[in-house]
Amino acid sequence: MTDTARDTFGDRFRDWRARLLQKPAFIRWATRFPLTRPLSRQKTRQLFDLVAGFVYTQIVTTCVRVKLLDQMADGPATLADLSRAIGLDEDATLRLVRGAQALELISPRSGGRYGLDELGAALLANPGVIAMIEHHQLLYEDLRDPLALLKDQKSPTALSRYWAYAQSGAPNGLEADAVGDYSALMAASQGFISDEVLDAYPLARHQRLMDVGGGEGRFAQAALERTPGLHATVFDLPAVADRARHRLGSAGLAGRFETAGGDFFSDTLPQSADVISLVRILHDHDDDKALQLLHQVRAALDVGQTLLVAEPMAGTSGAQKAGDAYFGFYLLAMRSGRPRTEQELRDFLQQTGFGRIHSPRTSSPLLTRVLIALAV
Ligand SMILES: CC(C)=CCC/C(C)=C/CC/C(C)=C/C=C/C(C)=C/C=C/C=C(C)/C=C/C=C(C)/C=C/C=C(C)/C=C/CC(C)(C)O
Ligand SMILES: C[S@@+](CC[C@H](N)C(=O)[O-])C[C@H]1O[C@@H](n2cnc3c(N)ncnc32)[C@H](O)[C@@H]1O
Repeated sequence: MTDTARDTFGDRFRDWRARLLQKPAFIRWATRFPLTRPLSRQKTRQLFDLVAGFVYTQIVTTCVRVKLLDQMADGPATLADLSRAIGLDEDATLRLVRGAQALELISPRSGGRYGLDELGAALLANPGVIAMIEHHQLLYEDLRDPLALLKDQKSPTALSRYWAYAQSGAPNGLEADAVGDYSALMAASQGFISDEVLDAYPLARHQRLMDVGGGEGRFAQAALERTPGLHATVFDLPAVADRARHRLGSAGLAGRFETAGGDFFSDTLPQSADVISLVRILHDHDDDKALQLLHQVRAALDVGQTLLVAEPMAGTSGAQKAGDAYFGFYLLAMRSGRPRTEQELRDFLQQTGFGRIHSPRTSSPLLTRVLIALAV
């Protein structure tokens, strides 16, 4: 607290409540008193989930590894069917099935069978989320000692090795095998990003898109497929731009796209687009680098042309766990960048020659939000 800070009424109320909730006698009373009991149970469940969340995640990970949910994609299955299909004995299968049922991934059906529940069906429908669950094994390794991550923000980690550009002094020279895994993961997970972004800001009024840091071109592909007459350039590191050329070429989009390989910090960006997108890019970089990239993007646009920024943001109402907790610690482990609030991004845009900023709503702000700005 600074010397000048003054407690507001809200501060005083929260501090009084925090003191009260630390008193065992109050907790004992509140868990028994009929009017406070439901709240006490809710807080107990909430705290239990915080304490045990990693166990739930490991159960989900096991379901994905043994493809438990896939066995129910076409309809319910018996325990014996499941046990045979996933290669675990019936006792072990039952333990996993009960865990999955408790997590609402699956639910019982008549005749001792099991089928998908809402969350299981949604998970199975999202290959990008399944890819993230498998990828999380690396993050799990790094988070074994989160305090060490906070204290030493330099030593290499599983994630800093995976995201080879995050620590490389010369990312331009990264070879195909250093960018392959992360590019495939990003392409798989565009499924839950591109529709969100393009629904929030359809590109129909634009002629030429340049997706900077566009990976292997999944976002550009989605934009081209839903926007007749649009042309797209994918700019990324040379080895990634090669992957984009192959993907977009084999998607039947020849003639509507080009790719450009380079380092977006040190190379001049092509000056060919009337809209530039930065999808899941700025949060990867520390403040000085993020500002440098925005200057580069501004130099590639004429006054009145458009910048689209799409990424999960800190401080997103109802999604603080995703922005501040998950991406905060994910990027800590990656050793580069941080999630920013909408206001911080707006300030960065204003400092780098952008104005008339607005934020069209996405349907799932937890997954991504969008800012649109014009070069001024
Ligand atoms: C039909 C009847 C009777 C009732 C239906 C009731 C009903 C309407 C139910 C709702 C069903 C429904 C529509 C569910 C939809 C669920 C969806 C769409 C779920 C989506 C979940 C998405 C998840 C969990 C996404 C997770 C994403 C993660 C973990 C992303 C990680 C990204 C990373 C690590 C990115 C890295 C890039 C870097 C390095 C930071 O730049
Ligand atoms: C997190 S991925 C996002 C990819 C894609 N926009 C998406 O959302 O799926 C970051 C991308 O930025 C690219 N990148 C990182 N540093 C770069 C640099 N210095 N120059 C060009 N591209 C770079 C990476 O190769 C990668 O494709």
